[in-house]
Amino acid sequence: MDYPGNLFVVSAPSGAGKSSLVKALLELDSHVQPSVSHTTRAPRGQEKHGREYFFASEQEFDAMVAANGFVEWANVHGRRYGTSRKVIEERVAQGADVVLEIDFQGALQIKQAFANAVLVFVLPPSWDELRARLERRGEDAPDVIDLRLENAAEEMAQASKFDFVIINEVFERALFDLKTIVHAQRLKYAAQRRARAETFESLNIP
Ligand SMILES: Nc1ncnc2c1ncn2[C@@H]1O[C@H](COP(=O)(O)OP(=O)(O)OP(=O)(O)O)[C@@H](O)[C@H]1O
Ligand SMILES: Nc1nc2c(ncn2[C@@H]2O[C@H](COP(=O)(O)O)[C@@H](O)[C@H]2O)c(=O)[nH]1
Repeated sequence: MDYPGNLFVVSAPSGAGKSSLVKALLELDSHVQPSVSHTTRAPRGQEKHGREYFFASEQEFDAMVAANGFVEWANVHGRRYGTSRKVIEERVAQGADVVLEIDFQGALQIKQAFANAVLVFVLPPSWDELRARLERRGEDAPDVIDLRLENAAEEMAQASKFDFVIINEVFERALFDLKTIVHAQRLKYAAQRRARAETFESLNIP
């Protein structure tokens, strides 16, 4: 289905910097809205229910899956994460641009549901730097960091399935790349909608 709003999906191995990039994009561009996912993992640091995530019990998550309440969901690092179908459909139908920070499995499900969604994969500049960022962030226990790094190789192998790949070495440069992708998509769809309106008008189609 063709919606007036654009959907952007940003995926990356844990620690590559996707949350930092998306946060900076949201601060710069008031037309882009974040999507708040549901997860069965416990809150980390200063995270608040409804702000970073809707923290759900396994039973609550099961109930949403059973009610077809997720447009995508996946098991990531041993926990479940999902995006509310209702919220996403309502927002893009109202013309909002929405950015989803989700893993590659969810990204590929989103592309099935929204063919026009733009999938962006963020890579770290090196393996050593990925580990260093996770350690410097200091929010995950060493065994959690090891698990995330173990999964990172499989995740990075999926990058070729995405529309764009950004290497997050110099933060400002990666942010510029992300902003460019957002602007290019808006221009592309604005032009397509104008062209379609002109065709409809010339054919007298209401
Ligand atoms: N270009 C960069 N150079 C150096 N450090 C960076 C860069 N981008 C992000 N970081 C830092 O790396 C750490 C991980 O970044 P962030 O939390 O954004 O990663 P993430 O991909 O969202 O991870 P997760 O999936 O676990 O949430 C943070 O401490 C962040 O400040
Ligand atoms: N498929 C989905 N993946 C999601 C969603 N929300 C977050 N994520 C991904 O999970 C990992 C871990 O996140 P963390 O906050 O625990 O570090 C990361 O790759 C996220 O992108 C979602 O709704 N669906």
